[in-house]
Formats: sequence, C-alpha cells, structure tokens
Amino acid sequence: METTGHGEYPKLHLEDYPRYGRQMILDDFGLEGQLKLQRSSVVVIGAGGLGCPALQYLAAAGVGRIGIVDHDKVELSNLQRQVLHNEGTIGVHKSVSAADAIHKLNSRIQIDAVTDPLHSSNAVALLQPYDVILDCTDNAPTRYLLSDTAVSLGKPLVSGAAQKFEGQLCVYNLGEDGPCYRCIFPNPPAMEMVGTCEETGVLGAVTGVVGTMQALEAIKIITGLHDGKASLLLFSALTMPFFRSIKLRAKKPTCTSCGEGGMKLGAIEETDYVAFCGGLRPNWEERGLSAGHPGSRIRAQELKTALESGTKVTLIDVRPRTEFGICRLPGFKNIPLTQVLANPASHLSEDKNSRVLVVCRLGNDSQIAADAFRDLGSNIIVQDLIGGLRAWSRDVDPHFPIY
Ligand SMILES: Nc1ncnc2c1ncn2[C@@H]1O[C@H](COP(=O)(O)OP(=O)(O)OP(=O)(O)O)[C@@H](O)[C@H]1O
Ligand SMILES: [Zn+2]
Repeated sequence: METTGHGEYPKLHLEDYPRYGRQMILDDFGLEGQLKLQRSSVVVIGAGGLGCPALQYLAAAGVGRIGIVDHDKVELSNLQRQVLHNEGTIGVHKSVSAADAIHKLNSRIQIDAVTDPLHSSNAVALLQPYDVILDCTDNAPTRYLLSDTAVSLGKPLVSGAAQKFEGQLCVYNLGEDGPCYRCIFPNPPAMEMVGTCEETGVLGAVTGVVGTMQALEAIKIITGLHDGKASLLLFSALTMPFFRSIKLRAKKPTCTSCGEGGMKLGAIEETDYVAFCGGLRPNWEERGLSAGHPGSRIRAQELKTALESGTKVTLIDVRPRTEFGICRLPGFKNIPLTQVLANPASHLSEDKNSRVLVVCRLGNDSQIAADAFRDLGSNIIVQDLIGGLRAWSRDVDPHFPIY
C-alpha cells in the first residue's frame, strides 16, 4: 500500500485506472477484481479461431501473464476467423503473430509465446506456471491430454469447440468436485465423426462467440464471479434462442483421470494420446496408391491429358452441392458422395467398358466413391484424382479457385 495526501491506494499503475475503469466500477468487480486479474496467469492452447478472440479479451481485461501455445503458422485461409492475425503475418508462427497483436493492445502485461506443439512430454512443464488453462484446439488427443494435465495440476480448464454453425463451452475441474473432460466423455469420438474446420467449415463469428465466452469464464474464475456450477453450454447460430445449457453432475469417483486412484502426473508422459483416440488419420493418398487397384489413382497432369484427349469419359465431382457451387471443372457432373454411396449403380452408365474419373476437393472422398463404383464389379475403369481439386489448382491451373 502507498499513501498520498488523498488517502491509501494499492499499487495499480496510474495509467491502469482509466484503462480498466469501465470494469472496475462494476459492483462485485472493483479494484480488487482488477488486482486479481493483474496477479493472475492464463495459458491459451491454440491461437486459431477460438484462441484469437479469447486472447484479445484476456489481454484487454488486464490478465497479468498470458501464455500462448501453438506450433502452426498463419495461412490465408485462417484470416476469416483468426482475428489476431493479418495479411502481413502469413507464414509467421501463430503464437508469435498473436503475441505481437495483443502486445499492441496491452503492452503492460507479460506474454509468453511457445512455438512447440503441446505434447504429453511437455504438457506439465508448459502448463504448470499458469492459474487457468484454455483449450482452444481442434483435436481429440490434445483435448484428453489437456484434461489429464489440468486434473493432475489441479487447475480449471475452460474448453471450447466450434464447427459449422455450432459451438460448445464447458469449464472442467472447477472447485472441489467439478467433473473433468473424461468424466463427461470417457471415450474418444469415432474418427469418422470428427472433422477439422478445413473439412467441415465454420462460420468465423461462431468461433468468435465461443472464444469470447472462454475468456469470460476465465475472468469470472479469476475474479471470483463464477458460481462454480458445471454445465455444458451448446450454441447454435441458426436456432433461436442461441443457447442451451446442460447441467453436469459432479466428478465420477470411477473416472480414470480425476477419480479415486486416477491418473498421476507421471502417467501423462507415458500415455499415447493419439493412439488412445484411434491413431493417426489414415494417409488416404498412400492408401489409394497401395490399395491393390493399380492405376486407380491419377495425378492432376494425367487428368489434364485425359480431359484433352477427347476420349469418352464419365466425369464425376463428389463434393457437396454447396462446394460444387463455389467452383467446378467443365464437363463434370455433381453427384455428392452421400448419393454415390446410397446407390452407386444408379450413377454409372450402361456402357460397361467406359472410364470414370472422380474428383473431390482434397482427394479423400473421391477414393471412397471410386471404391464404391469398383465394388459393383463391372469392367468399368474407375480412377480418382490424387490430392483433389487442390492439386489441380496447384499443379495444372493456378487460376482455378480453391478454398
Ligand atoms: N497439440 C497442440 N499444440 C499446440 N497447438 C495446437 C495443438 N493442437 C491444435 N493446435 C492449434 O489449435 C488451433 C486450432 O484452431 P483452428 O481449428 O481455428 O485452426 P486451423 O487448424 O488453422 O484450422 P483449419 O482446420 O482451417 O486449417 C490451430 O492453430 C492448431 O495449430
Ligand atoms: Zn474425471
């Protein structure tokens, strides 16, 4: 405490009174709330769609120390929602780009940028220094790793997720009996049930809503404004009212992580989280090349030659209708993968000796469709494009728009 002729006041820098005044005048927040924020630390894993808005509000509110962990680099396709990055930071590590942006917003806080991926070997050391952990990532192995580490370190974990038009928010390990992620989701989702934003799409403002709420929950926890009740919040941008909330039970005594005799710190390092979640996604491209269908896949240049040769070919684009509406190659008919799989035979011509060429965006769905056509057992030659239309744009026609 310092004293002046005007009375006693704690050590908040003079500049910080106008900076944080609008929140300090809130009942139940006050100067005390600001000091709690200033003395607190939060680590954000993932500086993407959720992490960017979360970081922005944490920094603006004056959280004293902020850690940012992300190994990825900024790409043009990130700018639609990852609002701390900009055209000038494409190619820069996201953690560094985000750290620079929030430093411009608030130069009076400590910011640590980590360019390594969070992994079972470094998780405990990386998260230990912080009071609150924010999960702003996009994959199941990291979610389980973060949860186990948060449980072992006894720290609250504010978890967010967003896809398409929908989002989820939950605070795990809150207080004495708050459940952990494994209490609610003991088993990882089936691999075919999960997709990245790249595969499924996401509206930027949806990640903005969820990321902002993650910052809000962290601020409430730190300042003592959180009611301590565990609930899973579901957000749906297309349905009114936007929000639904499910009350969660207390932690399970039988939980393999937070339950009695649950996971110990040392066990995290020995756990293979990728294997627990079903292993790596199959390398589709290689699978196709070695799947016992010699010549079943063609490269973009070969597709160009085939299209220019004038020979009779059935051209099928298996992307969803919305994507076909964005861009297409001439001569291709759109039969979305779901329709192909529902009745493959109905989409092939009577001419049993014809050749079919199948394309999609990335070269995964086209393989599934091609396999379905081949399973019909006719003599039709079915081939699909390695790397999809993305490869076409890269290797044949740079003017072909890809997304
Ligand atoms: N284990 C991890 N360690 C550090 N960062 C991670 C880890 N797992 C995921 N992330 C980061 O979390 C972020 C998730 O954000 P988001 O899904 O918006 O971005 P993205 O992966 O760039 O998206 P897209 O799917 O469009 O390429 C990414 O920047 C990703 O690098
Ligand atoms: Zn648990």
